[in-house]
Amino acid sequence: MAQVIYGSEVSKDIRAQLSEQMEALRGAGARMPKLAVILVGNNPASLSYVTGKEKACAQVGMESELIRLPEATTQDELMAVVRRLNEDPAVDGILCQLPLPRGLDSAQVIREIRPDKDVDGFHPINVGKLYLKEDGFVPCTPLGCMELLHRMGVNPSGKRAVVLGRSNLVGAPVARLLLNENATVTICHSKTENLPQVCAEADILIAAVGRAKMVTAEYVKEGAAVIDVGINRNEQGKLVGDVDFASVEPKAGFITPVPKGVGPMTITMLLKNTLKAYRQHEGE
Ligand SMILES: NC(=O)C1=CN([C@@H]2O[C@H](COP(=O)(O)OP(=O)(O)OC[C@H]3O[C@@H](n4cnc5c(N)ncnc54)[C@H](OP(=O)(O)O)[C@@H]3O)[C@@H](O)[C@H]2O)C=CC1
Ligand SMILES: Nc1nc(=O)c2c([nH]1)NC[C@@H]1CN(c3ccc(C(=O)N[C@@H](CCC(=O)O)C(=O)O)cc3)C=[N+]21
Repeated sequence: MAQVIYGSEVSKDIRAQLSEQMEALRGAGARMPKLAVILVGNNPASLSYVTGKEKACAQVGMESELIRLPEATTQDELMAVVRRLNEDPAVDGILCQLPLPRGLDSAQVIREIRPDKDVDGFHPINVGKLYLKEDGFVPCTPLGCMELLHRMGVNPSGKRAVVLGRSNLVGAPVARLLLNENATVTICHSKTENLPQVCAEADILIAAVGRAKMVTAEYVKEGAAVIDVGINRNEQGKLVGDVDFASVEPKAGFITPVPKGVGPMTITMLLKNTLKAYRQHEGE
């Protein structure tokens, strides 16, 4: 049976450390780190994620501001909000919740966010830095996956890693992080042939496809570390991952659940990135 690694528990540890650092800043009378979150429209899933981010900030004592804009916001209006936050010295991190309503161009918005405030790590400058192994902001979900691997005691160096999914938000950056840590990385996607066989070669399997319970025991090598990034809702409205937990748990060495797996880690890494932005802004 696999050891189940809870991102919710790992998050508690890291958030406790962050709380201490916030207390130290507050005690010293310093300016506090601040995250600004932009939410356009009324997508219920987006609203619930954004609420989670705000709660996490409050929990560790970080400042946050939610900027809610109507569904009918124009590109120009959204860009103006980003520019205002770029210029606001009280704001360390800016995140524009994705996906945006139809008609809005997310790539253009991401490019407008100052790279030193891009705590999502989506700006081309930060994407480039990741690929050049330069210090920059790394996307939160991939960072969370790496932290979970470390907590499993799995060192990627020399291991076979398979990433299911190649999106700019998750699959591509997590594959690059694994490569940067010397794994031998294969990236799979909708055109991959013999997908179960390819996945079954992995010592480390990251599932980021968005297909409920797609990864069954057949995809998993005995003893592998399996990280489930997927967030899907089943017919009953329950959250389910990309991994068929019941089928995979007996075969894997380590596995992360959904919920309480990668999701909470994503938010924790956002807090860490915001503190990093703050320290850079303060010249520390
Ligand atoms: N826990 C968290 O914090 C987060 C969770 N998520 C979740 O992670 C999942 C992935 O998100 P995201 O990367 O944004 O999704 P995208 O839809 O952008 O990307 C999905 C990827 O999976 C590939 N894919 C789709 N279907 C198949 C298939 N049948 N076989 C093989 N590959 C397939 C796609 O291939 P192709 O490129 O060929 O189309 C694509 O590369 C979603 O469930 C999302 O909700 C996302 C962000 C954060
Ligand atoms: N600019 C931007 N940055 C993001 O980081 C971003 C985004 N847009 N758009 C959507 C995805 C998705 N995402 C999640 C965050 C937390 C949980 C999370 O905390 N999930 C809990 C459950 C929450 C619940 O019960 O609904 C869990 O898995 O245990 C999930 C998913 C961040 N994303």
